[in-house]
Amino acid sequence: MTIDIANLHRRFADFRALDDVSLTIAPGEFVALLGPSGSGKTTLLRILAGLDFPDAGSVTRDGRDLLGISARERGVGMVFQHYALFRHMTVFDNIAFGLRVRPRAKRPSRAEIADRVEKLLKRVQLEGFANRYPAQLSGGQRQRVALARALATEPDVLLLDEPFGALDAQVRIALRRWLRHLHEELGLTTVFVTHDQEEALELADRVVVMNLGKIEQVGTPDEIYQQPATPFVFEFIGKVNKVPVRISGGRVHAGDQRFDADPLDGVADGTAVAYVRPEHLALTPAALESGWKATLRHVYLSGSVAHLELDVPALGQTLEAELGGDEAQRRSLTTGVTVTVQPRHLTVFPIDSKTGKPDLQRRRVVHPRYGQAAIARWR
Ligand SMILES: Nc1ncnc2c1ncn2[C@@H]1O[C@H](COP(=O)(O)OP(=O)(O)OP(=O)(O)O)[C@@H](O)[C@H]1O
Repeated sequence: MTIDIANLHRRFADFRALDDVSLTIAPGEFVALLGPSGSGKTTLLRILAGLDFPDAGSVTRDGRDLLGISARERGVGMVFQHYALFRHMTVFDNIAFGLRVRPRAKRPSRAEIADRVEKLLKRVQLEGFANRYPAQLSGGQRQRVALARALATEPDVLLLDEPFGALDAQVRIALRRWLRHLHEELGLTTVFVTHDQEEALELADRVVVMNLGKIEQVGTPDEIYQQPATPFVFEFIGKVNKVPVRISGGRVHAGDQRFDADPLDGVADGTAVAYVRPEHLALTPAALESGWKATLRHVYLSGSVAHLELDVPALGQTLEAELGGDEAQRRSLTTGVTVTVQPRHLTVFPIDSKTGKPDLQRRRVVHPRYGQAAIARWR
């Protein structure tokens, strides 16, 4: 059961909530839609659910048009952050609701409904809660009831819009692991909206990063983190240093440094923007010739990782580096120490001289080559 989303456009007055969005979701996949507020995630989910309609584009399921099918007939289950349960109904009645409102011919018998609700309560680990009212449940329990209610009609697609958004961090982490197991156990196709990158990277098979109504990148969590395709993805996911550079004669010029770097073939001379993750900056207390000179302005430990804030006069900016806490201690990397900083690799986006914007097509991951002497001393 493949869902094909092709060239979706959705406008609200002058605002483009979805701008030519295309995506294919494979059967059994867990897909996270990740992006900042207003990027179009919920609009896309609502269109999949049949609660909203695009101005242009198509959504098909195994080749059949889905947009012409009513929300009820689509075989999808939905859970929203604020999709309140019916307050005046017990947990049992909330879960049974979707089955009881079916037309008579399709409605299961009372005994069958009772049996299904019992099984669902067991599945969401709320046996014994059938007669409680929503007000008598914790936030996490309520969302599990909402999930059971969504599953009652046996959907094969589950659509979740920040279902754990209102819960505290501990409950959130426990529930998302539980959800991932449930997804696997039931063989569902799940589309999950979140603006929490950790949640998306932990849960999903594939992450769809959205910005301003467009898809910036689709990839596995590893691809999204390790190989961001655009400056937006770099800046939105994880921590990153952004350094303005110049490319000239196949070399990268950054501050007082000039790196010989491969591969810069096909990249014309001009300005560019380079990104490097904190963990990809190599530091040494020695004064090496190649590498930026920096002063350690601040060091703090978070768990086993040391975060280092470096003043780099040649760049006129600070850089953030990361390394193991033990290693930072062993190398006496404390506040005030001067160090040499060498990026292990940089992702470079040349600036298009006509538009003044980063050219995504000419993105290069470059590996600076340092002199042998420098490398030997650094080791
Ligand atoms: N019914 C509507 N009328 C007018 N504008 C709307 C409507 N629904 C959504 N929008 C606008 O479309 C844009 C995308 O909204 P959407 O809810 O899809 O974003 P989102 O990425 O889910 O954001 P959030 O994380 O804040 O929920 C927003 O700027 C929003 O204000």
